Amino acid sequence: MGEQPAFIGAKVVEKYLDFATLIPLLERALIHFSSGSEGGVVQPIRTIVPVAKYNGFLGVMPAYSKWDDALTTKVVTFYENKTSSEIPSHQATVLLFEPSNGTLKAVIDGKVITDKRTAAVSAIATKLLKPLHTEILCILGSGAQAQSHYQVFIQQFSFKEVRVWSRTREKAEQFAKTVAGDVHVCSTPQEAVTGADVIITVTMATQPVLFGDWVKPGAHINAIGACRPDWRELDDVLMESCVLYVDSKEAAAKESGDIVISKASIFAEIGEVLKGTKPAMTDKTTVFKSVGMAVEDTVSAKLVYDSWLAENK
Ligand SMILES: NC(=O)C1=CN([C@@H]2O[C@H](COP(=O)(O)OP(=O)(O)OC[C@H]3O[C@@H](n4cnc5c(N)ncnc54)[C@H](O)[C@@H]3O)[C@@H](O)[C@H]2O)C=CC1
Ligand SMILES: O=C(O)C1=NCCCC1
Repeated sequence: MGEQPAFIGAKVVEKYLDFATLIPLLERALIHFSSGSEGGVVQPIRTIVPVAKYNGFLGVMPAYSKWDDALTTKVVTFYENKTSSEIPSHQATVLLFEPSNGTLKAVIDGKVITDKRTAAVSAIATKLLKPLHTEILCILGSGAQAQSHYQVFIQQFSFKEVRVWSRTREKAEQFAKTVAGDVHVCSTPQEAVTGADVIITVTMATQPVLFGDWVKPGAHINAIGACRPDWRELDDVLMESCVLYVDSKEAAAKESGDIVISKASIFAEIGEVLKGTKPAMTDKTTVFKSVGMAVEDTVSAKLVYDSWLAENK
């Protein structure tokens, strides 16, 4: 028998996954992903198993990155209308394998990885696509992704005002209390969005919560939810009038109702903008539609494992 795999829990992942280290690794992974076979990323479309009886889904997200020589699969569950506030709506585990022989090296908490890598990729997109002058940041939603997005956006940008809206005012107020800086709690999504330069939608909505008529021309939107073909966060007006960027063209066109239902055409992958093969249209209203990619988990898990190994040899 070989060695047992390492078990790396959420606290340890939190310790090693700092945004400053993670962002350049993710930028490189996005470029590799958008470089076809040359980039050496093998990432099939994820498998999603609906658990209809409980309004839940199980997703399996494998990827290999030749550049990083890292092989992982994430198993993620996400449940609508969760029954207990103690249990997060999204839970995940990342399995890290030795690519040369297939041995399982580590079982890593995937919740912190999912929260942080998603927010870090939104920050990457925002750096590329935001208008020249940005004063107001607006967050629609107040859950786990709202928290991680707030953390990285406050670290990477400087906004004069941050606004939050959530379905229940109490949750928005709770969010405002738990984060480090000043956050203005809004009573309606329209109030939160009006005049905002950067907007983040991080909800479990299945119908639009953000309407094009409310959006300041030239604003940049990171649309993180609506990861099912019949779920939406953004309305047709916005989808039809924006310049649309995605993480993966193939996955976004198949998985997100924001694209499937509106039939909006995709302008570019964010990796293509990073490579310089597609422009960043910063003078236009831009949407970054994120569905989440397995290779983002691969590079994050490798960073955690390598850091852990260096301290536990
Ligand atoms: N693009 C990506 O890579 C990833 C996307 N996601 C997606 O991001 C979204 C947020 O995820 P978490 O923050 O982890 O979830 P969460 O459960 O922690 O927070 C969800 C938020 O959405 C709100 N919400 C729920 N139903 C709503 C509705 N009908 N209308 C308006 N607001 C509603 C809740 O009040 C809460 O503020 C989800 O859609 C999730 O699937 C999550 C992980 C990765
Ligand atoms: O990329 C991910 O991880 C997820 N994306 C959409 C919702 C489930 C988790």
